[in-house]
This record gives sequence, C-alpha cells and structure tokens, in this order.
Amino acid sequence: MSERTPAMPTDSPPNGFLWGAATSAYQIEGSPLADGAGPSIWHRFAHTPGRVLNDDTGDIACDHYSRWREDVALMASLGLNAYRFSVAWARILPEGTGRVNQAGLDFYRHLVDALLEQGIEPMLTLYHWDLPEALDARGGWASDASPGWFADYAQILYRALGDRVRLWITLNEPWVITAGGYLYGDLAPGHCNPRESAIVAHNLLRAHAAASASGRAEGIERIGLAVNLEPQDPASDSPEDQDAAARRDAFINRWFLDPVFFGRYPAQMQTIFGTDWPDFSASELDALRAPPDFVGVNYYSRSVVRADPTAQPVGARRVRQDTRPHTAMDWEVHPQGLTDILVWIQGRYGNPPVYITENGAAFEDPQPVAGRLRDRERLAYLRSHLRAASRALRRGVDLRGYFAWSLLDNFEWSYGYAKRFGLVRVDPVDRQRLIKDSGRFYRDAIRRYGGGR
Ligand SMILES: OC[C@@H]1[C@@H](O)[C@H](O)[C@@H](O)c2nc(CNc3ccccc3)cn21
Repeated sequence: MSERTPAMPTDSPPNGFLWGAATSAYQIEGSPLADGAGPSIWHRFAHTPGRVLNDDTGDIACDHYSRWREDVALMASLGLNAYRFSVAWARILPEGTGRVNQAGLDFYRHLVDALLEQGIEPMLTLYHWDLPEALDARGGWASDASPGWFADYAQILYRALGDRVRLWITLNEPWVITAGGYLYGDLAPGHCNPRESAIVAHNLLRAHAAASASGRAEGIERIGLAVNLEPQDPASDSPEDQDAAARRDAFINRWFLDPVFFGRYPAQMQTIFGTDWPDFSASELDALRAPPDFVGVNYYSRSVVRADPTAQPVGARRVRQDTRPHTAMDWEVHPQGLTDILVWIQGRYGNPPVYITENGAAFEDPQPVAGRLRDRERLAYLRSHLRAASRALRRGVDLRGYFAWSLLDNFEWSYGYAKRFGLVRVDPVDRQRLIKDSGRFYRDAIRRYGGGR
C-alpha cells in the first residue's frame, strides 16, 4: 500500500461523522495580552525562568490571533468538517470575573462565523488549562468559589455563541489539570500538594456540573467532557502488578468519569491519597453526578504497569516497552489501546456518544525539501489509529468523530516548541504554514471516507 493511498477502514464511518483537528488557545494564538485580555497562569508560568524548556513562551506561538483567517482556509483545504479549539478565559474576563472584554468575544465570534462559512463545525472547549491569573491569586481551582466563577464564564459564552456553536466541552482533561498543576507540578500553576490536588479535582467536577447546568438553562444541548484515557496493562499476571494496574486505572481513567456518571469516586482513591483524601459527604458526592452528553476521548498511548512502592502516590510505575515504537514524547505507539479504551467506555458507562477529541503524535520531523515534508512516522501513527477507531465502530461504539492533535505545530506546554504534533508545520522563524505528508494523508482519507463538507 503506497503512502498516498489512505489505508483506511473497509467500512465507512456513519453519516455525519466529524473529521476534525484540535488546538488550544494558549498553544496557538500568541498575543496573550492583546485587545484588553488579562494574563493567564500559563502566561505567568511560561515567563517564570526554568519552567518551560528553552524558556519558550506563548507570546507568539503560531500567531493564530492574527492569522486565524489563513488557518480557517487551511482547514478548508484539508477538507475538515469540524474544528476543536478552546477559548482563553482571560480574553473574555480579564480579571476572571466581572467586566467582560468585548474584543475578546469578537475574536471568537469572527472565528466561529468563518468556520461556519466554510461548512466547518466548531467544537468549543471552555477551559484548556489557562486560568486567569487574577483567579489564581484568589485561590484558583482550590477555591470553593471556583465552580461559580467557571459557570458564570461559561454562561457568557453560551449567550454569545450558543446560537452558532452546537458542540461544547467544559473542561479539557481534569486529570492533567489536577496532576500536572497541583500534584506533580510540571504544569501551571506548578504546585506539589496531594491534599490540594484532591480538592482541586473535586472543584473541577463541581465546575463541570455547574457549567453543564448553566448550559442547560441556556438551551445548550450537547455539552461534553474531554478526558485523557490510557489503558493500564499489568506487566505480569502477579497479584501485585494486577493491583497496581487497577490502582493506576482508577487514578487516571476513572477519577473523573466515575463521579460524573455514577456520583461516586473510585474506591482506590482513598487508598492512593490516604489521609490526604478529604471526607466527602454523600450529598457532596451525589452533586458531582452530571453525565456529559458526550465523552471526549483524548488518546495517545497505553501504559504497561508494574507495582513499585517507591512510585507514589499510586505505588505503580510505567514499564517502557523497549521493543515497541515510541513517539518523541517517549509514549509507546499502541493503536489497539484506542479500540480498547473506546470499548471500555461503551461497556462501563452505557455506550454514551463519544468523539475522539485528541489523537496524534510528536516525532522529530525532517526539514522540508522542495516544499514537501515527509513525516512518515506521524502518517503511520495516524493511519493505524484511524483503523483502530474503525474497529471500535465495528464493535458498536457510538463514535461520532475524530479530531487529530494537532492542526498546527504549537506550544507543547513545558516542552515549549521542542515537540511537534502538527499535521501542518509552522516555521519557527516566520510561522509560515506547510502541510506535511500526514496532513495530505488525512485530507485524502477524508475525501475517500468522509461525508465531505
Ligand atoms: O501532549 C500533547 C497534547 C497537548 O498538547 C494538549 O494540550 C493536551 O490536551 C494533551 N493531553 C495529552 C494526553 N495526556 C497527558 C498525560 C500526561 C501529561 C500531559 C498530557 C496530550 N496532549
């Protein structure tokens, strides 16, 4: 099969299937303080020496804030019929609450209108990690007031864009927000405090429920939650490794989905956090129950897990599969894990509608030659994972769309610009866009199997 022939599933996805790409505000926009916007925790974090590789910042990023018209045209040239993006909260509410910055609302309204003119369905993420700095100064997600702040912000956007945007996501990856920002400290705001992290996770769940309720009140019908999911395969059939994999499964995959679907935390959370786990009342737990209208699945890889009492707080660690291919993030390439996790959702949570809201890979790209960039590894990753998604469809998973991560090479958080996930190259000097071979493959696959725009 040649690289150009999209080796896609034999059976086409259902009618209305979305073929998209995903980005987030701080990673692509640049101009973080333009037109009245306030600073976010990522603006502060990236400007703190030593926090981001090479001290890179999102001050320019992909310059999408200026180039958004060009980027919508690029999406149309790829044949996308959907685009997932996030709104920078501090562009809308520079102080996080109170005064609304009309220029911020105008930016996103123009973007949405341009997408719709091209027949591209917008999927709007309300929060993709960039909390307004002013709210972090008031306790951030650890504050009991944070769910109310978030619901008020969401309501402003529902009222401004609810007549144009049909697909909404409250939070992107509450697990990463919690673990990266408050447990391990490698992401903004850079805290390392287990008890605080458990409170933050609880407030994020309260915030999802509050923003879902305020969306219902505004007549919004499709509100989802995007979660990073990662199958946890035990390294051996020993009870110790089986238990370790079960703990890490609860910690990563069920910490947030069980509460929103069942109104309870996984039993292992008490074991993992010990005395740092708060004593939540029955009513506090029941209030977390807010089943999403769809689950956004962000899938990249799986983990093979071995018990390790020194690897806290879970007592488990990943075992690198040295004989298997890995991406530039050192994540194993394991497409079967996508099928497995989609079937797992189907069985555990009652076959809810699902979108793959992120799937992609960073690799060391070759330099372009004669206007062509041959990113063979990323193309192969994309092909194998589209096939994996097709296997899930054949198993009856209610899969409604696929969003490649990412449309553009962009700011990869604490890695800065050193890791590139884009289907489209962004030149580090002049930000010129160049569609890579993986982007061409995706375009051909959409032409061949998509319903078209
Ligand atoms: O790392 C690639 C992307 C990132 O650019 C997105 O903003 C974010 O939504 C995202 N989530 C994951 C998967 N989960 C993850 C796990 C541990 C640390 C960081 C991310 C990968 N990615």
